[in-house]
Amino acid sequence: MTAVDERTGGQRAGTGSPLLRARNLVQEFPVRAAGGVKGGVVHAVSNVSFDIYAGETLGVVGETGSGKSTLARSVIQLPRPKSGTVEFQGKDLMKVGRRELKDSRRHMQMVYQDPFGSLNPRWRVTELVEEPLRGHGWGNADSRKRRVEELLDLVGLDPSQYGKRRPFELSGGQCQRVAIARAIALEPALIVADEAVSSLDVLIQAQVLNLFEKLRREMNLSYLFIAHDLAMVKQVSDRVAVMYLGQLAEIGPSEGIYRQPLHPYTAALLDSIPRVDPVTGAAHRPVALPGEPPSPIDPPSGCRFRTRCPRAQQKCAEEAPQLVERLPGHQVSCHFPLDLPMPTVPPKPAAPVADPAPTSTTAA
Ligand SMILES: Nc1ncnc2c1ncn2[C@@H]1O[C@H](COP(=O)(O)OP(=O)(O)OP(=O)(O)O)[C@@H](O)[C@H]1O
Repeated sequence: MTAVDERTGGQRAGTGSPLLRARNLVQEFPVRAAGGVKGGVVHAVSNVSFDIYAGETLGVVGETGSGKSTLARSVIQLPRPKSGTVEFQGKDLMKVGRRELKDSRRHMQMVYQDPFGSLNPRWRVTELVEEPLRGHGWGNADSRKRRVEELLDLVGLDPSQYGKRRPFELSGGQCQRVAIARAIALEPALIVADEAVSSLDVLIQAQVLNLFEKLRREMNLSYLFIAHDLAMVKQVSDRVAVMYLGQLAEIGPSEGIYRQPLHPYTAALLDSIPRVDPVTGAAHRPVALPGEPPSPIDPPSGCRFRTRCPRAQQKCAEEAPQLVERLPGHQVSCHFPLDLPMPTVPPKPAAPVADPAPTSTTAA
């Protein structure tokens, strides 16, 4: 067991430097109480660190409100996080000016859940796909036309059939393909996919996931892939980060996280979905996660999961656990992780015994 290495993130036996290196990211939102009285702060992302290597997919899972989208948006600086560092292609995005940030954004693109909402309804498909190229002064009109056709082919949309259509003349899956064509137009190194396939039906989901995989192979793309669907995240990710109430509970190789979760929260998340036991092959009956997540305005002291954790002890209320590596490349933030025996509640101290009355030993 070793403490997380601040230089490497200690998260993967990766070669070379990571494409993206996020350290101690914090994002908070002020909230106003009713009547304009001073409110609190939503601790949406608290001290999150991770790396992503070229050609790698990092999946992010967690319940609603655990901070997945805020983390994704912090990475692409929309808006800039409150503190921390985001090094992308060796450049600290927290320090660069607007022009340099725009330049870096060419190489990191976001694909959102709602493909209709992300496309201008008045534009035709060819205009939509050309727009990022024009915005970054890419080529001339002729070369852009050729590039648009190439991109539409790449995402499986026949330019002659779909090029002139507007978003409302496309299905959800076709719209998402247009959004992906826009995202890859400038040959980015990283795609941040925030629930990018969640609104699509299962068959189309599979097609879009295959497209992501094809682009990963052909363009060596990396993904930060966010989804509620744990089985899907397992399928597409090399590594998985599990978020709870704005923090990383666990991060590690996808296979290891699902086969041997170390954090009680990850285990509870996995228990809450129907699945087949990887060891025995037996069907598992889902068990709902106990309780509700506490408010991110006033998270519990110590370990944020302790109020719902079956293994919680006094230490969990008093001391925030650190992310530590317990298996190769597999880190967990828990005082009593699942690879240790169930902690036993320490016996209550016995009632104080009154000092025995001094006995007089007067000599006879
Ligand atoms: N602009 C904002 N202002 C105030 N609070 C916000 C804002 N954006 C997010 N939050 C809060 O931050 C917390 C994290 O939200 P976030 O959307 O990142 O979670 P999530 O894990 O992506 O949830 P979901 O799976 O439902 O999309 C939530 O409590 C949310 O209400």
